Amino acid sequence: MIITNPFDSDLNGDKLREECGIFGIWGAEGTAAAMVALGLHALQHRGQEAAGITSWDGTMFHTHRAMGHVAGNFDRDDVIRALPGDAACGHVRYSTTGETALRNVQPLFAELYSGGFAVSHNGNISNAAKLRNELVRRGSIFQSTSDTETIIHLVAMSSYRTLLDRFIDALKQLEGAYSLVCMTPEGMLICRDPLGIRPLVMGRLGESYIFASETVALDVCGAEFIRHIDPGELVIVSDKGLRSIRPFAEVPPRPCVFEHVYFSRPDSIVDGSSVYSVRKAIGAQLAIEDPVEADIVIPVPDSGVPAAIGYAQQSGIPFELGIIRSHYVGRTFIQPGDKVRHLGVKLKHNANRALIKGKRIILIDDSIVRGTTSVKIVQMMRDAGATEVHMRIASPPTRHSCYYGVDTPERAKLLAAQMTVQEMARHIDADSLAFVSVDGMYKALGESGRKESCPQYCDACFTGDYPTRLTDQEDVAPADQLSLLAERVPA
Ligand SMILES: O=P(O)(O)OC[C@H]1O[C@H](OP(=O)(O)OP(=O)(O)O)[C@H](O)[C@@H]1O
Ligand SMILES: NC(=O)CC[C@H](N)C(=O)O
Ligand code: SF4
Ligand SMILES: [Mg+2]
Repeated sequence: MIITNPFDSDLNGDKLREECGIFGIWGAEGTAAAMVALGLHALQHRGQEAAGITSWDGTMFHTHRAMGHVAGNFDRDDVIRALPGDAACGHVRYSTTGETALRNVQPLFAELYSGGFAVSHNGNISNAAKLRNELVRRGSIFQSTSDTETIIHLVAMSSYRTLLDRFIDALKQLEGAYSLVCMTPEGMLICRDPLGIRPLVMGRLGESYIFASETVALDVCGAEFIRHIDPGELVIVSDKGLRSIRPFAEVPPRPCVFEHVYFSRPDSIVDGSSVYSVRKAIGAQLAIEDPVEADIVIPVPDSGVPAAIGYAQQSGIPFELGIIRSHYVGRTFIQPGDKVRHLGVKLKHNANRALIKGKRIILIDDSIVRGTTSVKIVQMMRDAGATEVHMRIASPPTRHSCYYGVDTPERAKLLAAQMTVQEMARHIDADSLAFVSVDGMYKALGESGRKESCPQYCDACFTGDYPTRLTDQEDVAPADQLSLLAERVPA
């Protein structure tokens, strides 16, 4: 099994990559797979490696999984017609454990003693390697290298009698992050880990219930947003209706703060906050914390835009589109190989020269990971005639890797883990560089600051304060790790 970075060689990536998106619908009167395809399309930004849908027609499960995007794989009538039924779940993947290959594409499915079991998972199980080793020793035969498959085996091996108890028994052995939509003949099981690290929401469309990573997936289906699934909540939907239980001891939640900074779409509501408003508020906070005299504020598209609007409004400095993003270029990080990746960055952004010449500019981006984007953009601004280039970042410095479902480069490749802010400014050739403070980010989220004794969010990639044990990083014997590494498939 390949475990999350920092052991990943990250052959073609230089970003905080996306995570995954999940979607499930129950009671859709024959249109379930089509609705899932729509929902996954709206969640495409969360994972572009692969997509899959499993439907349940009341007698049989049907699955189609493919590498690549939702459009191109699930926009054909014959594909959707081959996924009949009133219930279906789906997944868009960006791998964090297990290589990018069809066998790891979700939903994962198995025939258990209780019948079929399909699972869509967003997050990363931080003790998956340990659990897997134990399961394999007891005779489990794994079909994939994904952490998600451990959930299926734990359900299969549980000695509890009912499927629900087996499922809860499995969940209680997991550490890390998991938002899950599982489909069984008895109904759909939807749950969020006790810390609520990854998001999950519930909506309604007529008589059907919908569950999705983000509210944008409800919007695209014309569904009504009901509420988010609470951290530690398990919802069971069947023909008997909907029921909610809390199988875990209650702990203070720690949802991922990076969902607000970068991952989620700005038109989503995550745990009660508008992502767009939070990003704007972070930008305004940056302007308060790190003002600088300049002529214009320029966002680094796409994700820097709301924070730049906030910075401009707070500072009174005009907001201008000084960088134009081509919409015909895929995301930078999926371009294979170094040469093509660098070309990709140039193809993606271009300077609006007529605007920039002779101006003192403030560039706003949401994050610096390896610094690839910042180095190129600052150079591009200077080439276009900017007289001063100041960079402001709408998150604190990213100094640690994520083990909860986001594929980060290893620590050694995180610019902020290697350099001071001043050294980073020199590295990217900016006249000044500043990041929002950790407390400032919390203020933008409506808090008075970070509660050091009991932080309100997971912010480990900024603070190194991981909210769970990192069992696989700490406990896996070196021999096991060597064999795990040997399994790696080059990108
Ligand atoms: O320091 P780096 O390693 O270059 O990574 C940071 C950049 O990567 C992300 O943008 P990305 O181009 O992935 O996507 P976006 O268009 O959604 O902003 C992020 O918004 C930063 O711009
Ligand atoms: N990014 C994610 O949420 C990935 C889910 C799961 N860990 C996988 O690698 O398939
Ligand atoms: S480490 Fe960072 S990206 Fe990962 S869950 Fe925590 S806040 Fe989110
Ligand atoms: Mg960006």
